[in-house]
Amino acid sequence: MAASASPSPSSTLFSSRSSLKPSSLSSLIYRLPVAVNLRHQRRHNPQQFIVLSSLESKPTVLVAEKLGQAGLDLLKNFANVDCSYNLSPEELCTKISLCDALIVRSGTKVSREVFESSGGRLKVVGRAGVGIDNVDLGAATEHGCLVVNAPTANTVAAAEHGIALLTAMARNVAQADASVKSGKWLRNKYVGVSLVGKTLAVMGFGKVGTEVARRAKGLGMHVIAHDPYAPADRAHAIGVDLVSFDEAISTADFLSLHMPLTPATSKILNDENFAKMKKGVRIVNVARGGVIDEDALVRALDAGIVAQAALDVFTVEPPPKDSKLIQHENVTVTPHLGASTMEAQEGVAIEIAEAVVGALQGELAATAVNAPMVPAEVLTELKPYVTLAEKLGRLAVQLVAGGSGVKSVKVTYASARGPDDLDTRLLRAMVTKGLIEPISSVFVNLVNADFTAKQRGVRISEERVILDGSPESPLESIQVQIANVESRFASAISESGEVTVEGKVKDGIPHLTKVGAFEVDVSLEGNIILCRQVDQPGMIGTVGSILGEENVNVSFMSVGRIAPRKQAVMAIGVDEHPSKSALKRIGEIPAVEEFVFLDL
Ligand SMILES: NC(=O)c1ccc[n+]([C@@H]2O[C@H](COP(=O)([O-])OP(=O)(O)OC[C@H]3O[C@@H](n4cnc5c(N)ncnc54)[C@H](O)[C@@H]3O)[C@@H](O)[C@H]2O)c1
Ligand SMILES: O=C(O)[C@H](O)COP(=O)(O)O
Repeated sequence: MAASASPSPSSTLFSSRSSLKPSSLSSLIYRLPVAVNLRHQRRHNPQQFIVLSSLESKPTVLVAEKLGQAGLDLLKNFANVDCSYNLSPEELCTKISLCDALIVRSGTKVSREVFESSGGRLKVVGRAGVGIDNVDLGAATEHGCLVVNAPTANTVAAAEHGIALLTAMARNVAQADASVKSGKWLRNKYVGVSLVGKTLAVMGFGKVGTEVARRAKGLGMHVIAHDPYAPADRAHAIGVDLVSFDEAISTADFLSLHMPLTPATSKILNDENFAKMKKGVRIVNVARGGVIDEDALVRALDAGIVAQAALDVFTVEPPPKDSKLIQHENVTVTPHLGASTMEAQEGVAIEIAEAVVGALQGELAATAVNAPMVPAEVLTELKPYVTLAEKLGRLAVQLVAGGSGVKSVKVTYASARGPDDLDTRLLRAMVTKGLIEPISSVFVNLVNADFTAKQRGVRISEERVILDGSPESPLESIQVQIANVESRFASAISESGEVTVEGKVKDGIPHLTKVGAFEVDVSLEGNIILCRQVDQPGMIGTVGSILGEENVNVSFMSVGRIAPRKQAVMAIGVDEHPSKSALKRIGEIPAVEEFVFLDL
């Protein structure tokens, strides 16, 4: 079927079969700075190509807060690294348009303005630590920017700091130290309280909370915990009872806060809840300042409800010098030091550098905060289906007359695997990418796929067909249906009235296997011509020779028919874009009733 050995201009650009494969996985999060990827982008999204052209050498990573050397070294192997600390919000907004990734700790606000100022170039924000309350996640998602954090490397450091504050508070270490240094010797004033046998309520039984609980048990404390999402058996395993919020705050002698700052936890310790506490309760906060209503805490301290507080974190950091809370004699403070050990900072730096480099290389990060986390082995297995999903979306939307009016899309997965064994988020995102990119200039990736679909009023529903048989491969087929639209290729409308395409993966290669009610079989590696004709001998040869004469290489042909000598749909895979004259000649074949060229 090869029409010609000499490459056409377009086949120079897409010279080999492998270079025709879309960069689905890498473009999911980010586009690789390599030629093949850029070529693909140039075809589908010229605007994006302009942005990416600067990446043909190395991406630029802005490190806006101090990061451990090991992390910087890792970054420098891969990227141009700009370490600019203490930037004002305006300076950050100015610089960000030149950066592909940004790394921050808790001291930098990554606001909506930052994403807007980036002009679409910023693709990854790395939070070198756990809390992401300083990053506007909604804005990141809308801009298709992945946010990753380093959630594990500072857990022990934070827990140790919590215990340090707990013990220092109970024995007035900070106050006594200051007193001795000012020349006093007040042994009676600084009598403390013992920890052994006292009840500690750990509020937020996640990574840090669990480690604090473990250590507090070692100090002989009775530990309870409150966490609406933690499994009770994990708590029981270390001898901790999970209790309700009210029980925790009303029975504790000590409270240690370890929940994230969210709308639900903001000012969760307030006047109302201080009033429920035991008189003389002591509070440690190494989570976030915002979980406490700080004015209410001052009132509770003054009223003696709270005997002491030890705080590492504050609503505003640094807090105002004249803050009543900071100056309160029963309050011990540290300047957000929870994660600040040599070991933790080195670990965090490596953890975040690896996550950012991985994301820039197009990998799905295991610590993604605003995108599904997909384990590497699942990703490898799903790879051809991810490509299939994108291509089916791309085909389906091109079959819609005018490409517009797409509002209701159904994706059906046929699989022998149960819903728990098949994660379809990636596939749905890729169908969305395929549907939206051909009809807009929006860059769609796993991060912003759902948002983009919603914004365009496209509702994507998913359905599973559970098949009998061996669940060896993840999927048998994927079907994409667009309802309530007209088609530029009437045969693509199924009996139930939707534009319908269906595909399978065969030997690792995605294939189109159904268009409307017609069974076809064409590998989705190049572009496709669909042609409905009266089924009669010689059609394959006629179309094939027109394409050959027009220097278009045919990779695949298949004919699906409803009955012999009735109507048939021919699917022809072509490596090149056929010229207008080639398409015209196909349209003029008397038996051809309709045809469409689909750009993959
Ligand atoms: N001071 C520091 O330097 C420092 C260092 C590390 C972590 N932190 C902060 O500590 C917090 C916890 O960190 P982590 O690594 O343990 O995170 P994590 O996600 O492992 O744990 C947080 C836990 O809080 C629970 N939670 C959520 N909402 C809750 C609620 N309303 N009530 C009670 N529990 C709730 C979650 O279910 C989760 O188990 C984060 O805010 C983080 O930023 C501070
Ligand atoms: O959330 C965290 O990881 C801690 O609060 C540490 O923040 P830092 O990186 O600013 O020390």
